[in-house]
Amino acid sequence: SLEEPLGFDKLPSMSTIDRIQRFSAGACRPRGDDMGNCWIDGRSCSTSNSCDEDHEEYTRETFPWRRHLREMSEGEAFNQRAKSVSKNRVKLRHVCKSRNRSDQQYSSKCNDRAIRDMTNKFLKGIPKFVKIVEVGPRDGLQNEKNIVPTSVKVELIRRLVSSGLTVVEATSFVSPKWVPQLADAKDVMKAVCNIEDARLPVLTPNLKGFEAAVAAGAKEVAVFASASESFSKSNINCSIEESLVRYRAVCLAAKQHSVPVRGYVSCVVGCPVEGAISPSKVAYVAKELYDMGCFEISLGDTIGVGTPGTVVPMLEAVMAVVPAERLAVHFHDTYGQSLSNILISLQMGISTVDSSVAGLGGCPYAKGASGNVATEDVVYMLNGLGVKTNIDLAKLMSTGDFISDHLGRRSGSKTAVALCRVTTDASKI
Ligand SMILES: CC(C)(COP(=O)([O-])OP(=O)([O-])OC[C@H]1O[C@@H](n2cnc3c(N)ncnc32)[C@H](O)[C@@H]1OP(=O)([O-])[O-])[C@@H](O)C(=O)NCCC(=O)NCCSC(=O)C[C@@](C)(O)CC(=O)[O-]
Repeated sequence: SLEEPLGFDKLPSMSTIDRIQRFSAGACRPRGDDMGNCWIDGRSCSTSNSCDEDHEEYTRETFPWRRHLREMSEGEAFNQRAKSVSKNRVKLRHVCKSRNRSDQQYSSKCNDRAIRDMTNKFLKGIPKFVKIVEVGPRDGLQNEKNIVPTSVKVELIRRLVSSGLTVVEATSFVSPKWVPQLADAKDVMKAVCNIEDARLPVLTPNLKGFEAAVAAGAKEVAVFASASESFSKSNINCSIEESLVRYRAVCLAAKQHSVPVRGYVSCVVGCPVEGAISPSKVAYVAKELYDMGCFEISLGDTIGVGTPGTVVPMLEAVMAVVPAERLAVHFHDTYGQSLSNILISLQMGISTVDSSVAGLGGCPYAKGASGNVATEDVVYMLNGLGVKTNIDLAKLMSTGDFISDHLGRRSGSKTAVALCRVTTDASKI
């Protein structure tokens, strides 16, 4: 069983029990919000968070693997989980003892240095820390058939922040006629705007949305353009150029209010109407957004058709005009390509990744697009690569359970489903 992602470096020396324990290793917590001094005027803006190496020690936090506990009160459920987890660990320890011997044999035969060299060859250049921008409450819920109550959205945001996520896109100040699912943007923002330790950006398609967002307490906003003319029309009812004019006005107003603006480019690989999109178009829109003052440009594969074969040329074109440290990638997982696309993006120097808890999501104006890559799956992969995120996977999975329960369906995260199964099986041993 692979309860935790194995780093290459650990492979030869780790026993099975080490691996199981490592899954629950305490997540590294952020030291604080480093966006405080980052505005849209182009001043240097660290898009990553600090990471305290000392926090790597094992913690006794528990995991959401016993779904039937949900009916209990939070306190009862917590105690029950704590008991069952420690029982499972004892059982697993017993079962794994015999396996340790073969692991050790394997370890002694391995040439650690050769493995390290190989690892460096393939994983060289991957950042030590990746900032995850959680988009579940916005991108995730904007496409839900049934409207999610405001209180559930607020609780979702709170839980995401307490999982260690320092950027959580909270909602959109768009026309409620276009996106009725987020018509409660004002109420959501009012309820969460005082949450500390996290930035809570909101989408604003025009000045009207910007003003409403700021009035409701938003301290960071995002504008969203497209590299596809057709998608721009269907998503925001204007051409690409018209959208850029609107966004310049938003950036100007934001600068006056010292509000940082993030910029999205949608359809960076393909469009549901136009098909393939040329990298130069993406680079053009990304550069326009960057030049108007967006501190970070998120490149969205809105319909999830990208593969490393198309993502690499697109990133190359964009990175020729916008520095890699100001770029983020935003993959939808329609064809199951997100993790490979993220990996290649990291190898190319990107260190900010958008994702959505439980793989929620989809764009109402991009037919057939599935949810974003699940945050749990991204964190699992990054843990395996030894890349810090400051996110507590167990708490994140519990948050994924919370929203999946509410929506009445299974989590879209393979990691969440697999880890739940592994631990449930373990309890039967
Ligand atoms: C942009 C508009 C507003 C243009 O919509 P429009 O109909 O062209 O706008 P309008 O200026 O003619 O106004 C029409 C009505 O909307 C109102 N209105 C106008 N603006 C606002 C506002 N900000 N907030 C609230 N109301 C607004 C306005 O007041 C008016 O109300 P009425 O007089 O009819 O009662 C509309 O098309 C819209 O809201 N679109 C948003 C669509 C959306 O949110 N799509 C999902 C975003 S996901 C995405 O883009 C991809 C991304 C970012 O996730 C990355 C990826 O996955 O690749």
